[in-house]
Formats: sequence, C-alpha cells, structure tokens
Amino acid sequence: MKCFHVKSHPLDRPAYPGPACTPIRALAQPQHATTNPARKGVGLKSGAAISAKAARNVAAAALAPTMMQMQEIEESITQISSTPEWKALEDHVTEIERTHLRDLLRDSGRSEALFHEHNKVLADFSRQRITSKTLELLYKLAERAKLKEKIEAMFNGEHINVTEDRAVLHVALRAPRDAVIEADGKNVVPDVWAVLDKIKAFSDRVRSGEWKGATGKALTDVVAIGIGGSFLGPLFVHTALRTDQGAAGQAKGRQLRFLANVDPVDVARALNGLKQETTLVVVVSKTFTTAETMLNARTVRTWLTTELGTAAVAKHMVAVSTNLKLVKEFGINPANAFAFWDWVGGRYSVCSAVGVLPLALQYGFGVAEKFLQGAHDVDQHFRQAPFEDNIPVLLGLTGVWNTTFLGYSSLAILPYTQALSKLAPHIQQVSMESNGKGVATDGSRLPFMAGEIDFGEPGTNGQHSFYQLIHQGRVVPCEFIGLVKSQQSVYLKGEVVSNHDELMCNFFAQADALATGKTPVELRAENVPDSLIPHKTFTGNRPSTSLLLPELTAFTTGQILSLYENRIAVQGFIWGINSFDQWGVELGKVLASQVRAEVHACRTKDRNVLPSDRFNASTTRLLNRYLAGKARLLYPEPEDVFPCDLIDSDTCRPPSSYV
Ligand SMILES: O=P(O)(O)OC[C@H]1O[C@](O)(CO)[C@@H](O)[C@@H]1O
Repeated sequence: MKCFHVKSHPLDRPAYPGPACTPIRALAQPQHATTNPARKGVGLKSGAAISAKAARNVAAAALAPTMMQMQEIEESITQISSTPEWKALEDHVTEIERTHLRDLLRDSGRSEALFHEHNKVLADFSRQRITSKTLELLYKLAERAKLKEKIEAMFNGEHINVTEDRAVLHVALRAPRDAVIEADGKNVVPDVWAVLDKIKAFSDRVRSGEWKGATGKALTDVVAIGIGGSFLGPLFVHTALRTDQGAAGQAKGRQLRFLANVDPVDVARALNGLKQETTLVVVVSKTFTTAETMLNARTVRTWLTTELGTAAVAKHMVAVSTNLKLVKEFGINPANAFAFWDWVGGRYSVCSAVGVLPLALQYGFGVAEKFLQGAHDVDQHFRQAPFEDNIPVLLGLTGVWNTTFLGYSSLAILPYTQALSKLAPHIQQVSMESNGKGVATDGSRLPFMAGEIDFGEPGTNGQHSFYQLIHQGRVVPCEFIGLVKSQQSVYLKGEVVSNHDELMCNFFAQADALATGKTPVELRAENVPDSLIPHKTFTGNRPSTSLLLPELTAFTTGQILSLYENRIAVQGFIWGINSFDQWGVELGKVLASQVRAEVHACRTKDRNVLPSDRFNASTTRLLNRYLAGKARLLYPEPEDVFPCDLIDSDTCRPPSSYV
C-alpha cells in the first residue's frame, strides 16, 4: 500500500481560513449576555449583568422585523416548561403509568383512531403510550408553543434561525416551479429551478457522453466529496435507490461513490479501482471551508492532475456550494458550480444541488425530481393537515411526549429494508444537530433536556444486535418502517413464505413483542422452568410507531425524508429551541486547529516533544506518544516546492531530498 504526499496548490487558501468561530452566547442570558454574531455591532457587552427581559428588549430592538416577529412568538411562551399546559402533561404521566399497552391495544376503537394515512403512507400510533387525553394535552401544548404559527413562519421565509438571522426554507427546494416562496421579499423558487435546470442540462450531457474528460472519454464514475449534511443525505437517498428497479435501470454502467472522512483510508477506498480519465469529482460544501472536505478535495485534485495534468480540473471537477468565490479560488470554473443559499441548512440540504446533482448524475434528473416531488408531497400535508391527522406533527408530538415527559431519551429508527440502511445515520445528524440544544431561542438555559439520541439499523440485522436491550433493558421508543412491496422479489419454491414476507413477519412481530411483552403466567403455561422465568419475562409496555409504505421508490424516499425533517422541526418548535443552528459543533473545530498547529510545528521542526504548556497533561502525553510513533512523517519546510510523490508507507517519509 502506498500513500501519496500532496503539494499545496497555488490557488489554495491558507489552511482553515474560515471565519473565526466564536460560539454565540445567549442573547438573553442574564450573566453572559453578549453580541449576537448575526448582527455585528448591535449586541450587549460581554459579561454585562442584565435581566433576561432587558436583554431581550435590547436584542429585539436591534433585530430585523422578521426576527422580531419570531421573538414575539416566543415572548409569550418562554419557557414552555413553566406553562400550565406543560404541567398538565407532567401530571398526566401518573395516569399513563397506570396503563399498559397490552390493555390499551385491546381497545380496537382506540387503535382505529390512532391510524393515520397520507397518500399511501400509513402511520400506526396505537403502540404509543398515549390515550385520547394524552393527545388532547399535547395539542394544547402545541397551541401554547404556537406550533402552527412557527410552521407558517418557516414556510413564509421568516428568519426563524435567529442566531444566524436566516430563513429556513429547505421546503422551497422541492416546491413546484410555479410556487411562490419568499425569503427577504424575494421569491426564491425561480432561483431554485434555475439551478435544477442547470443540473438537468449538465447531468444529461455527462450521462450521454457529450461532456468528455481530458482524454476524450465519457465520465462514468462520480466521487462526491463532502461531510455531514453534504454527505449523509445524498448517501441515504443513493442507498435507497440502488436496488429500485426503475432507478437502477437508469444507473447501468455508472458508479456513485462518496468521500467524507478526512481519514486517508477513506480516500483510498473511495478511489480504489477508479480511473482518473473516467471520473468526475463533485466537491460538496456549503461553506467551502470545511477542513476535512477541503483537504480531501485537494487530495483528489492531485490524484487527478498527477495523471491528467492541471487543465483536467476544468473537465473533471465541479462544485456545489453557497460560496462561489471560494469555489473559484480553488480552481473550479464557476460555470461548473451549482449554487445553493444560506437559507438551506447543511443537514437540510439534500434536496438542493448537494443531493440532486450526484443523484441526477447517477440516476438521471427524472429520478431525482421524483424524490423532490415525494418530499414536497409530505411538506404539503405537514403544512395543511389538521394536527389531529398530521403525521409529521403526530410523530413530533409523540417524540416530545416520550423524551420529555416519559423520560425515554432515545429513539431507534428501524427500517425493515436494507435499502434504508443509511436512513438512521442521516437522521442522527438531522435530529441531534438540530435539537441537541441546551438553550431556548431567547438564550435562556433550558430547565429540561431537549433532543433525543437517535440510532438504528435495518431489521432484521438489528434484532441480532441490540434488540435484547430494547426488549428487556432500557426503554427505547422505536420507529418501525415497513414496505408492502420489496424492491426485489424472491420466492423459493417450497418455502413457507417469500423472502420479503419473512422479513415483514419480523416487522409486525417486534412491535407487538415490545408492546405486550411476556408475563410469568404465560411462561408457566408454556412449562418454562421456574429458574428461567425471570430471565424470560418481558415487561412489555415499550412504545413504538409503525410506518407502512407501499414500496421504496424515489418518490417515497422523498416522503420519508420530509416526514423526518418536519417531525424534528415540530419537536424543536415545541421545546422552544432553534433547531437550525449548530454552535456546538464549532468548539471541537477550534480545539482541533490548536492541535493541528502543534503537530505541524513538531513535524516541520523535527521537534520530538511538545512543550508542556500547550495542552493538559493527558493530551500532551497522548500526543507525544503519537508523534514519536512509527507513522512519523517529516514535512518539508512550507517554502519547499513539493511534487506529488508517492511515499513508501513503511517509512512513511517523502523522498530524502525533501527532508
Ligand atoms: O457543507 P459544509 O459547509 O462543508 O459543512 C458540512 C457540515 O458541517 C457542519 O457544519 C457541522 O457538522 C454541518 O452542519 C454541515 O452539514
């Protein structure tokens, strides 16, 4: 195995040049009020001790009208946990604790009322620990939290992302061409469709072979470089479509791969077996400053240009970003850049060029468009259906009920199809980066835990992994997703059921097993020895929701995406938090850059030991062990011109002339 060393490109910016990432402090936090970075120069003095109310007023006066509207919405409800509606739900918990799902499920009228359907998406909430009274109380909480108004504020392009002073309009990315959705007084839909049209034209040219690489060959393979929201959503959709017959038929002879991790192992895996002359690289980064993505982009650019020459970048590299200036500085022709906008959050960007470009290159624009239509379909349902019949709202409300009131802090996402194996990783980011917050939108500290811990695996694999815990250990609310029809049909003559039926038998059985459990009485009736009865007893009463869809296509994949995105928004709106910023991610980035500076100093100056005052004793010791290790690699001084040489991985050193 060889590794290669990459010289810096003349067009590269200095390392990690992004704006200083000062985590925002709460606007209205009494002891820590400070400047809102979204409105430079109008904040409060750091450390000033003022009342929360005064802070809100000063901050509000300095904010845009749309942000003030949002503040007004919040004004009457902060904190949601001090309202009578919240208290009523807390009191209701004792009533629910006296019930058991085993009994609740005997009431067929209740079950009937807890089924909801939208455009063939069937949702069964009957295995949630709820009664009609629970729902009534949750609707009252939603009213108190101004859920309806907040949903409207989102669709109307108000700046509900208050800490970044931005609209949150990913719903506009999947709106039909003739829709009107305004952000800051401008209809954004024509801009969205201008980019979609550009993607269609470009992907048609690449797929037809009209767009040729540097050696005149058609580009059949695509490597999409991006991380977080610039990776997980597109990977989820690509994984969902790979075995869909309609989509797969469009992808014959083509490959789509992703490179996310800055780990050189991921580079090696992503490029393994690919030929530069038939590869198109899509660099996907909203900011175009993300350290991992930019290093990977430079690495792959070197992989291309070493083989094909510098001019090949024009034919082999395109970009998706909101930062077209940096795209140009990187060396990608702006004509080959696909824009999106700051009103699209990274984790909500799969319906922008972030997802649509790689998907259109792989499956054709028509398939990608169906995905957008599916997401739009559920957006419409979310905006229009009464809460009592609104699947994303009910998913969100039951999520709040489970997490906040019943105290179950996690959620298992359990699709019974391998094609949805990347749903849980995507939703982990959407949910946990959105709702993993410790402060309300006004900056006051939350007196309760927001957010939930999301994880999941496709059934039945998960059953042989962590289901023991969810059946008998901690209570983990589950979301089961099943399909009536599989993407692949297999039935072996003589088998009791088809392969898909076998899979789905588990889908139905698991939800009931969790709800009803198994009692000692039942076990005795089955002659289970007394010594084993405690081990085989399952208390049951473990909540779940089942979603049943007709099949998994581009359209229904879009529906699933919108169900989750909007469910997560509902939870954030109820908790009174800003689900659309991610300041928590920044702290780690800042610390990583301090470590990077020290590692660089050690590598370039052949300094063996870190000065002891840089980090704590633990980190210093670990870093010293790392720096002294076998993988030690000496860098040339920065001014050295360093050709892209392959280095032997045994010594992991560049050629001796450069050391
Ligand atoms: O698209 P970018 O700007 O490279 O950012 C990648 C990801 O980094 C984050 O900012 C933090 O993980 C995400 O929100 C985003 O999706």
